[in-house]
This record gives sequence, C-alpha cells and structure tokens, in this order.
Amino acid sequence: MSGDLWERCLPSLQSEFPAQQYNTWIRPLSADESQDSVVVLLAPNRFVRDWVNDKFLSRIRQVVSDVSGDISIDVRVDIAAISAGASQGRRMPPRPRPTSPPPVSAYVEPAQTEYEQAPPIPRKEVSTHSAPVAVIPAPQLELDVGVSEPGRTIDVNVEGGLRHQSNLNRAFTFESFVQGKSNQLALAAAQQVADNPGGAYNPLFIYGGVGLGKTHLMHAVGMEMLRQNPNAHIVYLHSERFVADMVKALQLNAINDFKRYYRSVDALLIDDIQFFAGKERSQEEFFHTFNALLEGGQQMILTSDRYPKEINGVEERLKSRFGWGLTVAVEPPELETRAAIVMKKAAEAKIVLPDDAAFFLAQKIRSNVRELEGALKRVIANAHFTGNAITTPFIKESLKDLLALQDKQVSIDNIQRVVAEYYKIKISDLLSKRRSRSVARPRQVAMSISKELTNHSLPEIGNAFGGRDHTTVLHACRKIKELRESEPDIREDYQNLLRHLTA
Ligand SMILES: Nc1ncnc2c1ncn2[C@@H]1O[C@H](COP(=O)(O)OP(=O)(O)OP(=O)(O)O)[C@@H](O)[C@H]1O
Repeated sequence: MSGDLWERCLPSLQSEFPAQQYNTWIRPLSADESQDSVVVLLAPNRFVRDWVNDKFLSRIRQVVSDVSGDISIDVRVDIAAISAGASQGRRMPPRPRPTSPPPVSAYVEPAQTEYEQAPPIPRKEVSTHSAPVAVIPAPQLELDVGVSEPGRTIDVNVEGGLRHQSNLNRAFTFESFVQGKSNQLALAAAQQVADNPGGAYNPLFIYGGVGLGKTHLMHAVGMEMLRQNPNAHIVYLHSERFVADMVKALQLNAINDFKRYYRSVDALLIDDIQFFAGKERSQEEFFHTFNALLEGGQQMILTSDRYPKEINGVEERLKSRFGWGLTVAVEPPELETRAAIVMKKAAEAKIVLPDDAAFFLAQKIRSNVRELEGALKRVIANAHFTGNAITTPFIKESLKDLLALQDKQVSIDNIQRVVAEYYKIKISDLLSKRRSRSVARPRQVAMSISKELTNHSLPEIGNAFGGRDHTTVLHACRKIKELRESEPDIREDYQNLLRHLTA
C-alpha cells in the first residue's frame, strides 16, 4: 500500500462530517497501513474506538473503498496510548508536598466561559485502578465544600505552612450546569473524569467559543473530585497565571520550587491554554509539568478557544500531547438550552421568571451564555430597584438599548434579503418549495451563510426557510462548502455576500 491512503481519505471525511464530530472522532485516529489490504485505524482509547466502530465505520469504509478499492478497515486501540493510560492510572506512592511555600501565589480569581447524540459515556468504565485522588498527605479543607456559596472560591490549607489555593468556584458544579445537545459530550466526558481522575481521559481538553461553559465544566470536575475526596489537591488557574508565576520564579531563582509546587497536585486545571502562544519558556516548563503529571497519574484538564492543533504559536509536541486523552467541544447552545439556562440562573437567584420571559431572553441573546447571564442580571437588578415583576414587556423595556444593538447585527431576515437581491430572485422564492437550480442554489447559500453568521441552530434556520428540516440545512451547508472548493463562481458569490453582510 502507498502508506498515505488514510491521509487521502481525510479531506472527504472532513467535508462530510460537522467539525465537532470530525475533530472529536476522526481526527484523533492514526493509520497503520503496513499490512496489505487492511488499514488499521488506531484510536487513542476504547471510548473513541467504540464510538467510531458504532457510528462512523460504514461511512469510513465507503470513503476508503472509493479512494482505493477493496480494502478492509479495522479500528483498534492504540497500544501505546493504552500503556500511557495505564501508567496514568497507576497512582504513584505518596509524594512529599513542597515544604516551603511556592515562590509566588497561585491565586487567581476564576474566570467569570450536529445533531448526533453524544455517546453515553459509561461511568466508571475505565476504572481498572481503584485508588481515588488522594495520594499526598492530606491537606485540610478550610471551607465546607458541601455548602454552595456562589462566587466563593475554595481555599485549601496544606500542612507545613504552605497555603494552597485551589481557586475552585463553588457555583460552578455539575448540578448548576444545564445539559443540552451543544455540551452533552463535554459534560459526559467531564463527569467521567470526575469519577475516574487520572484515567484514560488524561488530559481532558475542552474547546469552544467564548462564554460557553468551558470554565464552568472544568470547575465542576474539580468540585466533584473534592466532593468525592475532600483531601484532593486540586489547582485551577488561568494559563496567564502559570506564565506569571513562572516568570516570577525565574526572577527569584526559585524555579525548582515552582516545579515541585505544580507537580505536587492531584489535578491541574488550566484555562485558556491558547495564551501560551508565543511564550516559549512557559511552554517548555509546561511541557515538563505535563509529562510529570501524566506519568504520575495526576489529572489535567485544559481549555482553549480552539482545537489543539489549531492553536498557533504553540509547539507541536505540546499540541500533540493535548490530544492524548480526550478532546471535546462545547458548541453554542440552541434555543431550548439557552432558555433552560436562563431559568436555572433565575431559580438560583430565587427570582420568579415566567417561561415566556425566559424564552424571550433566550431568543434575543444568542451570542453566548455569559452575555445571556449578564442580560438576566441587568433585568433582575432593574426589577429589584423598581419593584416590578419580571415579564416579557419589562425585559423589553429594561434591555431596550441592548436589544436594539442585537437587531442591528446580522439576522436571518437580513441574510435572506441580501441573498435574494444578489441573485435577483424574490425572498418568497427562498422560502418556497421550488427546487429549480436558480432558486435552490441561492437558498442553500443563504442557509449556509445563516449558519456561519448567526447563532441560530440548524432547526431554527430550517424553520426560517419555510419550515424545512434541520437535515436540509445541514445538507445545504455541506454542499456549499464542497462547491466553494470546486466552483470558483460559488466561492466568489459567497465571499461577496459575506463581505456585504459583515461590512
Ligand atoms: N450549560 C450551562 N449551564 C449553566 N451555566 C452555564 C452553561 N454554560 C455556560 N454557563 C455560564 O456562563 C458563564 C460563562 O461560562 P464560562 O466562564 O464557563 O465560559 P468559557 O467557555 O470558559 O468562556 P471563556 O472562553 O471566555 O473563558 C458562567 O457563568 C457559566 O456558569
């Protein structure tokens, strides 16, 4: 075999599956093409293998046979990854805590961030090693982790006078996290890690856009680990804090203390890892910390605003390590999830919020959950000052300026108008059942742009185009992506329209 068959199949698979699915399931596979007439696809763990076998194998077979005739496909777990997993799972004998305080404070305020069903992650599936987190002389919890006090962080006192701060935010728990299709897989993976830290999903890499719950999930794992084992030594920090601590340690000639400190944790949670970009010395230090923690069976959870391989300015060896465990995406939540989040946040604030008011807010604020939460807080504050009940008209009045701004942003209506004008057809044609090429193609373009420029979900877009099914929208997006690569005219039309709509 030529040895690059799998490489040649990847572009088709990439264009076929939504990015989240491709990145989570297909991209981590590597191929062993050393045998004749069989390609062995190596999955980083059993979880990925089983899911690929179940959901993607038949399509992969088709694509491979289109490219290279009759070749059989076998999906196996990468043995190297398994042994890494086994060594990760093997708890190390108790390691001494650093006896002197770390050179600098590790304190940081916590950051206030397709329609395939996510796989049911069997809880405890990989618990071949039973020891939980505590391997280090027990630190004492200063605060009772069982009591939820939103906004409060949890401090941990370690013996020997070392004050260690986990910085976990009590408000960010699994209970307060609302599950939806957009975060189902990430949530399931996080729960699995919390139940089985240092297991096969190490590191857990969570990526996705701003304000979508990555930090919340990360803290929820830490909180759950602490609930299961109050002696666990868990550190959450933003990557910029890691960099700042390292710089200070270098200045104070205390890099060994820094190393010992970060390597003595049971779980290290680092947020927004993309901030390591361009910081070579920090990357070098983190690389060694990463290896030490992985070898010691200590759990790492990392978040980023993009898929590991797409983080520019970060060394390849680090990027490839980020993908050794499990990489999961959080997507913008669909309308129902946004409404459920608003309801949950209102209930947490002990506010009565009628369903229609929650849906109104969720419909209007689509950009991300943080903004949604911010809008709700404004409404609550307003209601508090004026003594009014929160109703849809009250929300409209309270958020007048914000909603006016939202309306200026690109809407599906606007996209339909601009696309219809561009192709010299009527808006009603875009919404009609007509299938002639002169109407169907602009309709597909408009759907694809709606997916790209708005936060609407596929069903919402389908609905706005004459009540079509979400699979029609999905098909349109894939078709247009394909045509933009193969047909210069479509590429140019698409670019012109994007430019016009975002000017
Ligand atoms: N599914 C959810 N359920 C409940 N709250 C959520 C959910 N998703 C996000 N939030 C809330 O939205 C806010 C922003 O979330 P978070 O800080 O975790 O986002 P993030 O993805 O880490 O963003 P960034 O990339 O900017 O750091 C938090 O208050 C969080 O509690």
